[in-house]
Amino acid sequence: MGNFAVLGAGAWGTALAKVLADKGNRTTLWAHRPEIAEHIARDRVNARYLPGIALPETLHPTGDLEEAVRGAEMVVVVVPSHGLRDVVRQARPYLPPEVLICSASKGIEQESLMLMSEVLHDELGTHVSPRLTYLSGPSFAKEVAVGQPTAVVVAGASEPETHAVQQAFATDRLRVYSSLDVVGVEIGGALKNVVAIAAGAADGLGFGHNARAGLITRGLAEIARLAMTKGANPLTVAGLSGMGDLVLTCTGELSRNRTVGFEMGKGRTLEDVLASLGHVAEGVKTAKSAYDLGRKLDVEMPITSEVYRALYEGKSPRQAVVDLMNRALTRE
Ligand SMILES: NC(=O)C1=CN([C@@H]2O[C@H](COP(=O)(O)OP(=O)(O)OC[C@H]3O[C@@H](n4cnc5c(N)ncnc54)[C@H](OP(=O)(O)O)[C@@H]3O)[C@@H](O)[C@H]2O)C=CC1
Ligand SMILES: O=C(CO)COP(=O)(O)O
Repeated sequence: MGNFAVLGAGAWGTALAKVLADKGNRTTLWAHRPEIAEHIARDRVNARYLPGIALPETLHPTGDLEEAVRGAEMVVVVVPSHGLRDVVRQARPYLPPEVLICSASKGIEQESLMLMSEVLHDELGTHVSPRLTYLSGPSFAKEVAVGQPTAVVVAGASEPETHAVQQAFATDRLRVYSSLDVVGVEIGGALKNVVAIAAGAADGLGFGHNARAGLITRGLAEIARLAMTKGANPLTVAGLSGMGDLVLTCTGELSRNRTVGFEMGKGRTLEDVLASLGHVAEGVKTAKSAYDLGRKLDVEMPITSEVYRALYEGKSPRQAVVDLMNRALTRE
């Protein structure tokens, strides 16, 4: 059995820690707030972020980062993308030399416009590259936690390490594919959250299935353009991390990003929606990063641009749709 650490006791970190712990692995779950770790240790449930899910005795909560990573064979980082750099920097002195690192966060850092892989290289050095992997794909934490069948993908630059992480997570309910296209998997996972906000807004405005299908498909087109420009294989984003996750989050009511768009489409302000959400909606920050990255790399990203304007410039979602529909006609 393995000795694993999961950094981040939100919904997804708790669900992934449960997957590993249910397989009999000693799994330490680090919580950003020590009181959350104390509560999980006492009640064997994470009532704040993953209510109603009993957590096994093999899962050890802690608020101490050094204790979490000391002796771990694999460290899974599942904090919101804006917190990943700081958490990794704090954990760095205690990371065992040969440890495998898996990021399950979906986002692009706002100031640097770096993918999580670029942030990890920046903080840990390029020599760790073969030991870095990225888990993504259509996977609501709640469904994974209760054992609903789910398929995800783990990407890494080195096949043996990627296969080790694939094996570590795989169960008869969680099917894990592998990929060598890190950038494609990361961009698919980050950008689908922005398109989910747009799809939610379309639903909130009262539009139909046609609008949603159009947004998913044209959203995928701009995700593919950005992925290709960053060196990825465009077919990667037609897979689980990309099309798969677009379908899930643009249609699934459990999606926090879709909820943000939906509520804004109904007329609520972003501040009001975020105040009541209770979880991170990565698409809000990623809309700005992706908008800036698209402009920097000269990639046309009309849906992302309209989501950015609705979130950051106060544009009404209805006007954003009007402007998307009235763009110059073009080839598919
Ligand atoms: N939920 C899901 O279904 C899935 C989520 N993901 C991705 O996983 C990542 C985490 O999401 P999820 O677990 O759902 O998030 P949640 O909103 O459920 O929980 C967020 C967690 O991160 C902590 N946190 C907040 N800010 C920071 C920070 N600056 N540094 C460190 N920790 C911080 C929170 O702690 P505190 O209580 O102190 O605020 C909390 O423990 C995201 O990138 C998300 O896109 C990916 C697939 C599925
Ligand atoms: O990434 C997710 C599922 O794959 C979760 O999406 P939300 O953050 O929109 O809930």
